Amino acid sequence: MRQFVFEDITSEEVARRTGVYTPLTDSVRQLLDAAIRTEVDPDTIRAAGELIDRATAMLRSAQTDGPHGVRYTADGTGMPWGNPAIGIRNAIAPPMVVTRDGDRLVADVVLGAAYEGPPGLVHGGICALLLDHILGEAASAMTGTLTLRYQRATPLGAVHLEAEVVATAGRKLTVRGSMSDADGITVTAEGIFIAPRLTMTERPDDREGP
Ligand SMILES: CCCCC/C=C\C/C=C\C/C=C\C/C=C\CCCC(=O)SCCNC(=O)CCNC(=O)[C@H](O)C(C)(C)COP(=O)(O)OP(=O)(O)OC[C@H]1O[C@@H](n2cnc3c(N)ncnc32)[C@H](O)[C@@H]1OP(=O)(O)O
Repeated sequence: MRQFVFEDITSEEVARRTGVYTPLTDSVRQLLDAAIRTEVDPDTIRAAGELIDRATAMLRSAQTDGPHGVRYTADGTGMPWGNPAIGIRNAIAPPMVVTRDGDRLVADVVLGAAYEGPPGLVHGGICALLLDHILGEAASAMTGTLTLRYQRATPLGAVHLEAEVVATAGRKLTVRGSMSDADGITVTAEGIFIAPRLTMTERPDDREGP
């Protein structure tokens, strides 16, 4: 497994970078939604595509070779910014903002057109992604086995997620969670998560190759 990457920056620098990247990712999210829903004529679509390609070239003029990586600062602040569930630099991520409520982790997310599976409904894989992530974060461990029960279709719109560790046996944690809409639970999840033998934060020089 590639290691978590230590980055020696202050919390002020993390906040500054967050302020720089968040609006960009929000713009890309708007772009995703607009690309799905636009009804403009083909010439306008082509012109918009050219503008987007120019913006992409601007961004690519300096970029990392591989993925963003999961970076951590000295005070333990995480920067999983490329993560497809919570990453503030990943427009695929809603993003899900996870907070702690007692023993549980919770999140409220609005899922729009980019997450549609059956008509008007959330794609089952998106439910799995978000549940896998929040259960994984509750355990701070790797997903071993994840079981989902889709009890009722989840309409696009506002959803609530929860996750809680219910049992621990050595490195093995059992986590339960759910996704719900305003009318109640739509998906329940139970997973066995395995804490890695090594979870130390590594310095960049110690980073393993792919
Ligand atoms: C380090 C991860 C931290 C995650 C924190 C999450 C969020 C934090 C916020 C920021 C984001 C940062 C990064 C994380 C991002 C997303 C997290 C979401 C979760 C994921 O997206 S994560 C990717 C998908 N996930 C995989 O890609 C796993 C591939 N796989 C393996 O990496 C190994 O396969 C592993 C590690 C699972 C086990 O390997 P191992 O060698 O450590 O285990 P070992 O054989 O020693 O078994 C020890 C005991 O676990 C039992 N056991 C073993 N395997 C099992 C299984 N599959 N199911 C049920 N039980 C299992 C045995 O039966 C034994 O049990 P017993 O002791 O009772 O006999």
